[in-house]
Amino acid sequence: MSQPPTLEEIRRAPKVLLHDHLDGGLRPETIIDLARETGYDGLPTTDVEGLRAWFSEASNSGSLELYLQTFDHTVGVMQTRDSLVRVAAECAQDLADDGVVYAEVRYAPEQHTSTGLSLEEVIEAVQEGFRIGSEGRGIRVGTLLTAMRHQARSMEIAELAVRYRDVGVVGFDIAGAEAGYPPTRHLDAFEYLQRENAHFTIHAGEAFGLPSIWQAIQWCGADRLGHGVRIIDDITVQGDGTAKLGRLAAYVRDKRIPLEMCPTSNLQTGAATSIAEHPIGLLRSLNFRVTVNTDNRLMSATSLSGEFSKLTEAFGYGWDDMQWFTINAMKSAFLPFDERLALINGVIKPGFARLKWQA
Ligand SMILES: O=c1[nH]cnc2c1ncn2[C@H]1C[C@H](O)[C@@H](CO)O1
Ligand SMILES: [Zn+2]
Repeated sequence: MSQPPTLEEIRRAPKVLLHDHLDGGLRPETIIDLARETGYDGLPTTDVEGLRAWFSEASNSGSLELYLQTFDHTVGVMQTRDSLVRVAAECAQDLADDGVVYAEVRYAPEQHTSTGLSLEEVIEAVQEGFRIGSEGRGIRVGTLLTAMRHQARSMEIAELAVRYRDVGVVGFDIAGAEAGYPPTRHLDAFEYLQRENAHFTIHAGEAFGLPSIWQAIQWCGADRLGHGVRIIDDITVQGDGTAKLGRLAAYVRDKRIPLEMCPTSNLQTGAATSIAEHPIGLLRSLNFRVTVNTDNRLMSATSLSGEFSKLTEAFGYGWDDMQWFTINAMKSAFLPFDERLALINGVIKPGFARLKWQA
């Protein structure tokens, strides 16, 4: 049997990332530069390594609500056109350097208007950054516009997702604290998106359980689930090792609803206890449409290769598993079908074939 792939080898694999927050992936040195340039004086430290460590430690709180407080600092330095262009460009570069060939990156435009930018100016700045950072690097970046679930701007953001859909915005999402803010609070936005034949994912089943997943799918019509780990609450593993699926889990699997799983992030917010015990192992073995994601590379001190490497270690995954997760992700992307197929057949399969041949 061949050796399990190393982190360096995993970095060379053509990977697909569906769940990554723009404001959760800044380089610490960039945060410090931007704080200086824009006059943001709230940073806990201006030492690069100190700041890197601060983010990952502060995010290990075991609670989504506390985890989300760390975003005050990243959002705090992303309030000008130049800073948004820079952060988006560096995001595309960092993902390309990690071997990501297709990414969907999300952020909430409404959080970037505190010094006077309009929502349109925010969106156009981020698109410009993705264009600059992707050029010539073998990566394509699609944007998801997020609305914050505790706010009441989802309809406005959904309309912008539709307005900008031919210029790089591929879908919509809601994020933020889950408990107390059910997806149905934003039903009008989801119904509007469905009438417009637009795509959306919903953060659900991370800090709240099955009712949140059920609403996201059966009331709101989500195409994908952000995290969705708590679907495990509807699966019983019996004494003989076989799994019995409840009606909702069966529906999610039967309909091939993609789960955007983010293992390290789940440990930090308390949604899972360890990588080895993470529901992704069971869900993968039961052939749910599982994908592997980063969520917030800065807060989790990770990369997509890093997440795959941890899973390889915990579950003994090899190239075939990694290719399976990657093709799942590409099939689930909010790109037109022919473009997804072209990436699968022209980039992903040949890339993995090369790596397997070398192994
Ligand atoms: O894992 C998450 N769950 C819910 N909300 C999240 C998560 N990661 C980031 N966010 C929030 C904080 C960001 O400011 C916002 C938009 O990217 O989305
Ligand atoms: Zn997220």
